[in-house]
Amino acid sequence: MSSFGVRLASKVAERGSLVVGIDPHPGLLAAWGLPDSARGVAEFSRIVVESLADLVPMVKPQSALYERHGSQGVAALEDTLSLARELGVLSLVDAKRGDIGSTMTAYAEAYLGPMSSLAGDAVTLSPYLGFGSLQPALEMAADNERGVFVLALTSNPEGASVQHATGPEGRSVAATIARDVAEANADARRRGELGSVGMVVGATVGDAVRKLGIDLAETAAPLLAPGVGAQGAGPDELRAVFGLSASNGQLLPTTSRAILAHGPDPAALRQAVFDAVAELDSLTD
Ligand SMILES: O=C(O)c1cc(=O)[nH]c(=O)n1[C@@H]1O[C@H](COP(=O)(O)O)[C@@H](O)[C@H]1O
Repeated sequence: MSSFGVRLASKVAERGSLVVGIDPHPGLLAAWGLPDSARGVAEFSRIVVESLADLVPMVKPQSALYERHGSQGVAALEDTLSLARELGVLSLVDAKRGDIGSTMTAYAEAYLGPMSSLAGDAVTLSPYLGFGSLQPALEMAADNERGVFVLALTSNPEGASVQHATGPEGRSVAATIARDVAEANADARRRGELGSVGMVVGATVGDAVRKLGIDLAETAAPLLAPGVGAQGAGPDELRAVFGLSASNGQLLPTTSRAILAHGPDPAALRQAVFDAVAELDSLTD
């Protein structure tokens, strides 16, 4: 195998950059004629993965929507990850974990450990206990050729109150996270590769990247951009956030409900992805 960043870059080169989130909300389960249960969530996820595994570089199951069904829901998440692996699509477990270092080690084992059934190819992490507290996860990811995506500028309007706040040295929290991500990816950057430590930068954050003086190219990070579709962002908003770097191979727009609303017919799900990709292609026009 090779590093997560290299594997991701090669999938993106083959299939484009749109990541589809698997968010089995109760309303979607009902619309698909499925029960709001672990069995419903498992069936929903199977249909999404089987329909899209050859079309998109990575799927992103939202852990909370499995956890709400207890241990059987978590088992459905494990089955989803194993099906994704079998069908050759990368998986990013959206669990947004973060804790003190000693506890982080346990989360790292759960989501990035070599033998863990809950480990996909990558996991989302929250750095708000301090970026350094994520170190056990960064190490576990590197040891197992897996990746992490660290929240920096989230797509929700409440995020700015923490992420734009300025520390004593005059740098914003988000810019400090970007600096730490750049340091973690320094070796990959020197090799001219995409790093395995990704960053989440919402498609809805407007001019925050520029305003906070963040150099996204410098981070060498894959940039997960949620907020596309149901949260209102499209190509114009992505262009406003990422500018020309939109086409430099780092950007991974991600959308969940806007695609999932077209299920459960596999052909309709695939068409929704084709349509979303065509719309996003206007970014590079
Ligand atoms: O890490 C994420 O994926 C994430 C970060 C963020 O800043 N905003 C955000 O919406 N997300 C996740 O992305 C998905 C967005 O879903 P839709 O709004 O349906 O496209 C949800 O699973 C969110 O939890």
